[in-house]
Amino acid sequence: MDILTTDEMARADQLTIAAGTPGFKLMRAAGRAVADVAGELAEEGAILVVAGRGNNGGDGFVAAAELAAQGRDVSVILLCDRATLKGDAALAAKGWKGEVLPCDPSLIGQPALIIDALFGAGLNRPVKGDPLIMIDAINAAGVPVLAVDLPSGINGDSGGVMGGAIRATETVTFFRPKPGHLLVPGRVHCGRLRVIDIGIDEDVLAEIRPQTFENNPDLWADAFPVPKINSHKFSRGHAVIVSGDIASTGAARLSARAALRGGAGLVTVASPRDALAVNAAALTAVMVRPVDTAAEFAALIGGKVSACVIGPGAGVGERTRMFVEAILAARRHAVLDADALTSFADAPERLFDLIKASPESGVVLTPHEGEFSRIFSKVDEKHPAVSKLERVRLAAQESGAIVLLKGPDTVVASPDGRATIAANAPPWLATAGSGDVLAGVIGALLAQGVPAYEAACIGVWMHGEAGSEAGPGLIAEDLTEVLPAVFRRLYDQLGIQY
Ligand SMILES: NC(=O)C1=CN([C@@H]2O[C@H](COP(=O)(O)OP(=O)(O)OC[C@H]3O[C@@H](n4cnc5c(N)ncnc54)[C@H](OP(=O)(O)O)[C@@H]3O)[C@@H](O)[C@H]2O)[C@@H](O)CC1
Ligand SMILES: Nc1ncnc2c1ncn2[C@@H]1O[C@H](COP(=O)(O)OP(=O)(O)O)[C@@H](O)[C@H]1O
Ligand SMILES: [K+]
Repeated sequence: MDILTTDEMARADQLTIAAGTPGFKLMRAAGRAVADVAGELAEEGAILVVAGRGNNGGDGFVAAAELAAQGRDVSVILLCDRATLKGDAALAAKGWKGEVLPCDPSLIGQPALIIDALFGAGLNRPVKGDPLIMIDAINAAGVPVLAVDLPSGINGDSGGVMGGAIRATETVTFFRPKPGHLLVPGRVHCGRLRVIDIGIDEDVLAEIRPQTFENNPDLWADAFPVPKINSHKFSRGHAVIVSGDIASTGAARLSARAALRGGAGLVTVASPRDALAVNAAALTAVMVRPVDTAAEFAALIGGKVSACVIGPGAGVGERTRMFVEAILAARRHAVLDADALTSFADAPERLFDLIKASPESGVVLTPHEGEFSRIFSKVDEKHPAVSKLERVRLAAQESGAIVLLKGPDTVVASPDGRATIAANAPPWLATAGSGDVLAGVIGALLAQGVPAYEAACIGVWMHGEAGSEAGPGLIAEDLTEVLPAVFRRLYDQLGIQY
């Protein structure tokens, strides 16, 4: 699904209004949708609407009038003087025939539901003073809260908390989600998210050309690799995974097994000789080759190898740097993870120059936050206040690679500006070795010829689904073992016969 920034959403509103739908009609549809959801959340009891002075408050007034017309016990607290309301919000307030209570937290009481209509997309600075006191009091009331468009205090573009923010039970937004609905902590503050149609025509999207998307199968179904009846292991690609020294071989094995489960026809672990016995004893369908020097490694990947994964347990230093350089010189598709990234912390430009020198090879960088700040310190220095989404976009431009920044809201961005946010990862995915599995799955997709951006997105989505499939208590090993179940569900969803 497309994700619209607050500016893009405002543009969607403007285009719809310019095409003949009055803004107030949109507000009425929004407010009525809020009233419907409020009726579901609180089938009986009092409902309190807390309204701000903009159009978010306008939506709140429409919902209040609608609920009162249905015979519900409704009251309204307004943050400002009613006479100062303007435009559609003033019109909406006219439709509310009841009393308007002043901004006094002691008036909140214990309603069955609070509708939070203080601030939405128009929040433009940190909340303080009366609105902050109100937000804190709503959070402290301990009753369900339905947020209109955004939990008040959440930045719609970054998902950040601006001074303080409502913790909603549920959030109703309109037309399309915003980045702040999916990025943490915004996603946590939203509670359950509902996206409701208020009469904005989908045609506006052709003009807006959104570049941000929720990471789900609709987006990449066409690129998803399905083995053909005449496929053989060589046609499904050969992935090489680089193992670290004898004390840290497990990470590469996790990646390798994930690459095989992810659909690579062949997977080889390139192992230092002193770790060969350990690797060989622990692997079966995955092959092992002795590789100590850069020349040996170049010879291995110079053959029929379609993708390489380097980083998990690889060790930080010259050997890893040389192997990365060999991969990029050979123009192999690559996942550069963990130690492969940290090995370039002192000279990231060297890595980025090599990546840019072979634009036809798909390179995916998969840092977690720590690794990201090591190799993209310049992005963070130059743009200290941007969202996770924009940081990853800038990093992709800076490096020339597909960049995937991990976390509960994993972002994948391409140098061409496209980006996805994933919202399907359960918290128990945060366990040792989980990222190694992700690197392996992406390596498998690259090996099968999936373009790097799509490979990264598919890998992230499948990894999140595997986390849900394995459930609480999972360890990284479980993720590879539940991948067949994830494939089956995806095949069913995409209507692929098997
Ligand atoms: N046709 C449409 O467009 C539709 C829009 N819809 C609805 O409109 C909402 C957007 O409305 P909006 O643009 O009026 O902004 P809103 O979020 O109500 O904020 C109000 C004002 O508060 C102020 N302010 C900002 N930060 C502040 C702070 N920290 N502390 C104190 N004050 C602060 C700031 O004004 P300022 O003080 O800067 O002059 C700001 O303008 C959107 O979320 C959706 O619910 C739907 O009805 C569908 C159709
Ligand atoms: N709170 C969270 N919710 C969901 N997924 C998470 C969360 N924290 C981390 N993850 C995911 O867990 C994985 C951890 O990877 P990583 O940090 O590389 O660990 P490791 O190096 O141990 O494999 C990543 O895919 C990341 O997106
Ligand atoms: K709100």
